[in-house]
Amino acid sequence: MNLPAPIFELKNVTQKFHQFPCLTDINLQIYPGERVALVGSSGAGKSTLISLLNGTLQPSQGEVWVLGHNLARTRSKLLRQVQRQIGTIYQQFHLVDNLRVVHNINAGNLGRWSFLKAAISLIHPLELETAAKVLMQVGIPEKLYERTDRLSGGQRQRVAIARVLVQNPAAILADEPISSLDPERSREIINLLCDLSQQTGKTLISSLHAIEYARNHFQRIIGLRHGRILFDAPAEEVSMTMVEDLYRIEPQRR
Ligand SMILES: Nc1ncnc2c1ncn2[C@@H]1O[C@H](COP(=O)(O)OP(=O)(O)OP(=O)(O)O)[C@@H](O)[C@H]1O
Repeated sequence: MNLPAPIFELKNVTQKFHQFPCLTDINLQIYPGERVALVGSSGAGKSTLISLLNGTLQPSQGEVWVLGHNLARTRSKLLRQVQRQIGTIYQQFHLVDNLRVVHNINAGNLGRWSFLKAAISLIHPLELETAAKVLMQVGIPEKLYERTDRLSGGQRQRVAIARVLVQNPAAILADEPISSLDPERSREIINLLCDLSQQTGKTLISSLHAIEYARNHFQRIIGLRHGRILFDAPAEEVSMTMVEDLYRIEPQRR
């Protein structure tokens, strides 16, 4: 069977910060519609990998290909179009707290709206039907005109997801999307992201600290340890021994 072209491809990618290697020799391909969890200890390189995938970071060595384009060799106009196909959700939501929900959702349109349209929309919100539809998809339709700072953490993360949905990207990257939520809200948000990915066929890549969510909700798990891929396997093949190896603490050298 022929596989489709990968949506993301990393070829021999190394990322250093001040000469210190944070990711080393990463090779991976991620295909359309896959649900991939990135797991590993704090500092393993998960957020850095997400920044490379959405093009906010250029690798020190190697190549990052997105939707068939080598990001380092893509001209700025086309690069923006490629980046618009990637929506990113963050642990801290990255919303403007003193704006109403509708404005935060419409921020997902900024890549394709003119400056004038964006400015008008701040006074009279535009494309209301789309904003209301995505808010319905994330389960809080009644919050369209609520001020964002009056929402709970779980509701804010839903708004951040709605903002990505209006962008209508081919892939959603989520950088520890549940780290600041309680267990029940965490479960709801992971369910929501995975359901949306399944229903729309969008690729979902999420870094996670909670291994049980990775095993229960994702098809594929990539384990990062000290900036290297320790394993890259279907979720059902990831054993407890592999997980223990991933999080093992090295004894201190004397
Ligand atoms: N901009 C930066 N400048 C310098 N060092 C950085 C930078 N970004 C990340 N690092 C370093 O790279 C390593 C990996 O960081 P990264 O945030 O990718 O890890 P992580 O697996 O996402 O960790 P966590 O689970 O705690 O968020 C860490 O040692 C971190 O200090």
